[in-house]
Amino acid sequence: MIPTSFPPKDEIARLTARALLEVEAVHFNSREPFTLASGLPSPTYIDCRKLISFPRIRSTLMDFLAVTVMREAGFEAFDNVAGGETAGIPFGAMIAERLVLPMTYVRKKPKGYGRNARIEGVMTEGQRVLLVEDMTTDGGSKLSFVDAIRETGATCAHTGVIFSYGIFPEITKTLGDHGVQLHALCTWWDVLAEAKAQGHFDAETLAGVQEFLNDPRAWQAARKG
Ligand SMILES: O=P(O)(O)OC[C@H]1O[C@H](OP(=O)(O)OP(=O)(O)O)[C@H](O)[C@@H]1O
Ligand SMILES: O=C(O)c1cc(=O)[nH]c(=O)[nH]1
Repeated sequence: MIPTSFPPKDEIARLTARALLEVEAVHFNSREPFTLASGLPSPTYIDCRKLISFPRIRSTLMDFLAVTVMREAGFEAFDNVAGGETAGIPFGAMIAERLVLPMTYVRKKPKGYGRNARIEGVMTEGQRVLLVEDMTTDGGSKLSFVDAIRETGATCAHTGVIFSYGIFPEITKTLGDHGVQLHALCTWWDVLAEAKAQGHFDAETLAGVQEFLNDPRAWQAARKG
């Protein structure tokens, strides 16, 4: 079913943040930082992959993402939905189902044997493709996925994610210069506000995370090996 009636963007953000906290997808550790896809350290890590194991939550968030993409990009803006390997694939499938569109997925790298493909499923020249991923930090992975989609002759001007870090202002330019618009349900600011409202995490942990969120590049520069 295509969802039609949904809360405003700020309430979607609050409920998504709440769901991420409820499934314990939110990890904070300033003492032993996580390494991200970019290779950079971070005291925060969000594991949206966990959402697939919670049917009520995943269904609600996929309805939210479908309606957000339709509100922001248009109701008839796409011909194909591509999930990004690996975390984006299940969410891509669920969004394709909601938008009643063909589904494909994009590999991070060519398979290396067989057809040596990066795109799996049927994607044809001129199709307008929505790239679906679980989340984005600084957008680096999105550029590669979009390039692989465009190599088929299809277009890709939009990517939809559940979560965006929301602390790297350059992401808008990085994706914008690449002709891609980001659609996200919530950011770290929404999660932090909800974590505080619900009393998740101790004050020291929250203070450490706040320091990173206020100036992530300085935080990373101070900890680069
Ligand atoms: O580069 P960004 O656009 O900021 O997004 C960060 C990427 O990191 C995660 O993937 P990861 O490399 O961990 O692979 P996985 O999906 O196979 O787990 C996530 O699924 C994004 O693709
Ligand atoms: O940038 C990443 O690699 C990344 C960050 C994060 O918080 N969660 C995730 O799955 N990947």
